[in-house]
Amino acid sequence: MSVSPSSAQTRPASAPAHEAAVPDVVAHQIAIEQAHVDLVFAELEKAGLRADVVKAEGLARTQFGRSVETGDAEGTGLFERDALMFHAARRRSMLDTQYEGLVFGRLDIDHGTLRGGAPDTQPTAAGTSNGERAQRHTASRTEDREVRYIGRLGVRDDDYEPLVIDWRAPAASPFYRATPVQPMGVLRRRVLRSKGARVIGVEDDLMVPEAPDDLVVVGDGALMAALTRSRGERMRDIVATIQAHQDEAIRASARGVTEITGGPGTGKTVVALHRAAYLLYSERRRFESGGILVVGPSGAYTAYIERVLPSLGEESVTLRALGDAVDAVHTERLDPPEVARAKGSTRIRTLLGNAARGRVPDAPTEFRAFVAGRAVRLEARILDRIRSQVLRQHQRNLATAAAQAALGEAAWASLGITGDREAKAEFLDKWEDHLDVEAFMAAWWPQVDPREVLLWLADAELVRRHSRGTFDDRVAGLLAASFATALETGTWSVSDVALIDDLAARLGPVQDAPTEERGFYEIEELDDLSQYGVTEVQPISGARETRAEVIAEDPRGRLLAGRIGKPDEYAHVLVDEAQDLSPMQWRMIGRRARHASWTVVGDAAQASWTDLEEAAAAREEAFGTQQRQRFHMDTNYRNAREIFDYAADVVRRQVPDADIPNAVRETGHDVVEAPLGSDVVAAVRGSLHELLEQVAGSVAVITPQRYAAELAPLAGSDGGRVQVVDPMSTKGLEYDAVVVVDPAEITRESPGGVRVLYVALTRAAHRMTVLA
Ligand SMILES: Nc1ncnc2c1ncn2[C@@H]1O[C@H](COP(=O)(O)OP(=O)(O)OP(=O)(O)O)[C@@H](O)[C@H]1O
Repeated sequence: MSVSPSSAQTRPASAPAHEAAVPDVVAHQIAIEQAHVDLVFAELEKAGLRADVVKAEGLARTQFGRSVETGDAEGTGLFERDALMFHAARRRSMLDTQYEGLVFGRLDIDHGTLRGGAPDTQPTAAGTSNGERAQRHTASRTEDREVRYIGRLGVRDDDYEPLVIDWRAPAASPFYRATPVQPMGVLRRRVLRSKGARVIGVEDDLMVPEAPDDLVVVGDGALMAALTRSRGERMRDIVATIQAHQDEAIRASARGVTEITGGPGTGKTVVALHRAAYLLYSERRRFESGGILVVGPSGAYTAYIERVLPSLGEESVTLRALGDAVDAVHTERLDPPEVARAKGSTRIRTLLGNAARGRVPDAPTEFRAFVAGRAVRLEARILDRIRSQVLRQHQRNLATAAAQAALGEAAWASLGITGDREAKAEFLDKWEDHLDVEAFMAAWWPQVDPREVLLWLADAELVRRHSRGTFDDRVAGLLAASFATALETGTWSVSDVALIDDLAARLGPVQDAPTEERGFYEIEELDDLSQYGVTEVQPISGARETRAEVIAEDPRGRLLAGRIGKPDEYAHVLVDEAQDLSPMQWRMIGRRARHASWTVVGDAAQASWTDLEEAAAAREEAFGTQQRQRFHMDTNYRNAREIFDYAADVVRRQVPDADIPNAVRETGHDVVEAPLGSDVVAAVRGSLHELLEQVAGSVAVITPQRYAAELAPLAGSDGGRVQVVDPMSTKGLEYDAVVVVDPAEITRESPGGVRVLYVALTRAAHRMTVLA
């Protein structure tokens, strides 16, 4: 698909845009829109007060939710919820100048005269009624003419007539779907640019060959204006310039699995995030209570996108990086490629299964005690058999009672007494609360934290034994060494998180000892924290604010801090950069999505996970038999055409079937190729100097590991505009300008090879220098 016909590029040649666009005319148009925006803000202030009253009265209006039937922000509760959201967002400066304003769009619709027939606004059932209401109030009509304003939320006046329609309502759909070929009754689509409550510009697209005399058309089109802007540290929403083909994916059915594919910069991420906001709007009851989870590759990615949903008025979505997917574990550390491959493959489940079912290190290998006056002795072989039997039917952490009962049976059997039921009953009765048995159970069958099992595997011999037939000795050694690294550094790796989750599912949640809580302490009980080896206390948001997570000083304590409960489940799971999930990570996300619908976003040509077939199988298993719908994006909105052509040439040579999009924007500035030379830092400094002059926003130095340490001091220079990053960490991100250091080395060092280089070469919006 090329640029959507709804974009500014397709302005009909006969449109009087340029002749009309003299400053006075623009100023007049701005004044017209300002008057409406003022009205909306005045109404919001009133609504905010009403909402505060509602809140004070303890009426949780969100409970009313927005169901399909009330899809147009119908009713007072919904409007007041929106007003509350708006005020909350404004308090946190979410709707600052980075974003298009609260009211960002206007449609001038002709319902009758245009083609002498009924309006072609294709409203849905809910949209029809909203459209009709909108005509009554937002319409300043000449005959069949209607003016409809579109905004981040629906706003109504005292009579509950709409002043602004929520962008997600069906009645707003022509704003995104109308094209000169299918105008849907729209004469003119206008995008309002605002700073806070002040309108500072308007950009029009005409949908008919000739503008009616009373319709002024100004501006050069909103899309190009948005794309040429400088990139900030955070992703912006695109609510004012969503293109028709993107809108289709955003508003697609909430059911089943929605796959969004496309090359770099095609808006997959931003579309998926708007889809999350749309789902919350269209089926609020289901998705707000069931929850939406957004999973991205890294902490840098979640930080980059974190403001998009709040800017759309949605705060209830959970964002998680793959290194944060399991509660209580937070990490960004990556394993070396070969270790990551072994840990990401489902083959590692053999090792995990054997370890989870195996003996707890240091557990007693023999039971001896006097019970009910009889000497009982159970040797290791019998203990092992009992353990295997119990674990065939139970999760270890939930099977203490079953294990103790099975041990009792075995103990009785070991005495060789037959037919004496009474004696057996007496024996088992004593067994149940015998102190020696209790002490033995505590050592033989302790509660096992899944993370402890991984730490057992720092023992190379144990890994070899448990993974015989799956991994050779060398890989077993590498795995053991990686867990030893965790023990030394006090940090897990990102791939470990999926292993911890797998083990947690096998072992079951750790049960509290009856008399004390594990891992948590009341702050007020700890007068002198340092005596407990504690350096930091972090409040845990959530159920009990008085509790604190205690961050231990020693590496082992840090690895085991906090507790891992049952994973939260969600009603919808959105996975970005899906091409990079390992099979084990698909299983991990799948555990949070057992009853969920999915939106899955990716581009195989950017993959860094090498065994695509195995990942595809795990992904299919996670999706189950749910129906699929697919959307393909093929317009690159990020990179200037010169930059993208360069990147596409590189990837095509080795990945002939790469999904290459079409870049829409030319800058006239080719990619600069310069020698790396012997002084890498000097070469990078020189390029940076030029780029910082040329662009207003962020500049990234993307470097292979080899030069990372020497280049690190450049990070944060020029008032924080410069970032120094490794190629993998740039996934999903973008910058105004980029210096790519030593592309050959990037290809060599990454398991994804040229695909990872392709990622690095497609991060720059406006300028790029390649040092080779
Ligand atoms: N309709 C639009 N209007 C304005 N900007 C847009 C539009 N669609 C996409 N963009 C911009 O294009 C850039 C790329 O979008 P995004 O990061 O979502 O692409 P992507 O397909 O996920 O890229 P990648 O696969 O390379 O990570 C972003 O700056 C985004 O805001």
